[in-house]
Amino acid sequence: MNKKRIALLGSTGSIGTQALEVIEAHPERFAVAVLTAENNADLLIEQAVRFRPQEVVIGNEKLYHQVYAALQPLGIGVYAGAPALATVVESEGIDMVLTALVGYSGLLPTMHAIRAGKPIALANKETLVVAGEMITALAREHQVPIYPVDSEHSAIFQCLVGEEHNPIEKIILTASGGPFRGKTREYLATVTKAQALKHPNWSMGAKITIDSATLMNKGLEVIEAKWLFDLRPDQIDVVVHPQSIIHSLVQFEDGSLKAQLGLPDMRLPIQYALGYPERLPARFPRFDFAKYPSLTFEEPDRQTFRNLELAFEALDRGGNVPCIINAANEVAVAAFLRDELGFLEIAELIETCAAKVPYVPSPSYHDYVLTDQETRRLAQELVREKV
Ligand SMILES: NC(=O)C1=CN([C@@H]2O[C@H](COP(=O)(O)OP(=O)(O)OC[C@H]3O[C@@H](n4cnc5c(N)ncnc54)[C@H](OP(=O)(O)O)[C@@H]3O)[C@@H](O)[C@H]2O)C=CC1
Ligand SMILES: CC(=O)[C@@H](O)[C@H](O)COP(=O)(O)O
Ligand SMILES: [Mn+2]
Repeated sequence: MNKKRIALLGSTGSIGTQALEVIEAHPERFAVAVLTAENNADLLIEQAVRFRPQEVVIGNEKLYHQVYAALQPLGIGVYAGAPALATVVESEGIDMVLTALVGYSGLLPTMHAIRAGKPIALANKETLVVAGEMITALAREHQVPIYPVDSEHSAIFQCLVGEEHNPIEKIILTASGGPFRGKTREYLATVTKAQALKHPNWSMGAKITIDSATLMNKGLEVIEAKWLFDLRPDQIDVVVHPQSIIHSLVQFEDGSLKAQLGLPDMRLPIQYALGYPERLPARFPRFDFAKYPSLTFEEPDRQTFRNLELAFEALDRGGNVPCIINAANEVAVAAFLRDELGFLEIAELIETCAAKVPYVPSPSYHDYVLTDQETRRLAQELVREKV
């Protein structure tokens, strides 16, 4: 059997490194065609020496010479900068592109990959949040499948296998509730980044970990689900499930619910997306019911964790509003991580941006670029006013 050659965008991150574990465990099935990083040149070099891709891209151009000096003698093509990241996915020697970049940076490479006809394994949810309508239309036009990697969306995707002719009544996305589940606004006003970075169940990159703490991660996932599964907003529910064992559920028109369960381990959804439609053998730790005597559920507190409400509102308004809240959130989270913004101010900043940045009902790619730029400018101004 031919090996599937994977372009792994964001190989030095949480998803990227776990994807390499999956690939390494199945050398007969997968090979690495491309690796990319933004700043972590040392790890990129180490990965490239081990996995021998055809090409690597280092986003930060200042690090080009370091990476070139290490990898060019091995016959590996070395490129730098965002334009190279966007075009490297077009190469003939690529069978699938795994987008594990963080934030808006995932959008352009994904567009190039789809236009080049490459199947997408999508971890970078922000791509669908920013431009879900455009990306899904492009994927349909080029007949390119998008396989979800995000654990909730992988769960739903797995529940839908064999149900192609059965309409979905609704989906239920599970949320851990994050480290501040049950806390009041008074408490949240004083929390630190160290507290917010302690996710109860998952070890992930800093940006998504803060998003989980504010519930923006669930808001982004609501929008991601809308585009992946072609749903109306009223077909998407969120339930807090603090144990993160049920990864999400689908309810069909007969009332039956299907769920996918397992220990919180991203290697499973990554492997499922890379290997679809096969379930490849894996030695990931198995779930033991005896160790989880109670799986519990509660309503999300959308007033205290306002970001979830803002994401539903963005989905209802449509157009460029999800792009606005994404850009504002990226700026706000980065400022929170620099101790320049309080936890509750993240949602305040997003709400202000959503009210002030001009609305575009049917955005083109150019409109998304302008919206992202304009929102970042306004959001940075708002951060400066706070400091
Ligand atoms: N981690 C998880 O368990 C999950 C993550 N996701 C989603 O997957 C995506 C990746 O998350 P995660 O792995 O946690 O993130 P990380 O921060 O751990 O990794 C991000 C990766 O992208 C690279 N990168 C960062 N900024 C840029 C940029 N501007 N341009 C190009 N590359 C960049 C980083 O390079 P460098 O290391 O050099 O900085 C790194 O390789 C996110 O969209 C997240 O929401 C979804 C579900 C679960
Ligand atoms: C692993 C994964 O998919 C994350 O998106 C995770 O779901 C975050 O947990 P929260 O439910 O706390 O947002
Ligand atoms: Mn998720």
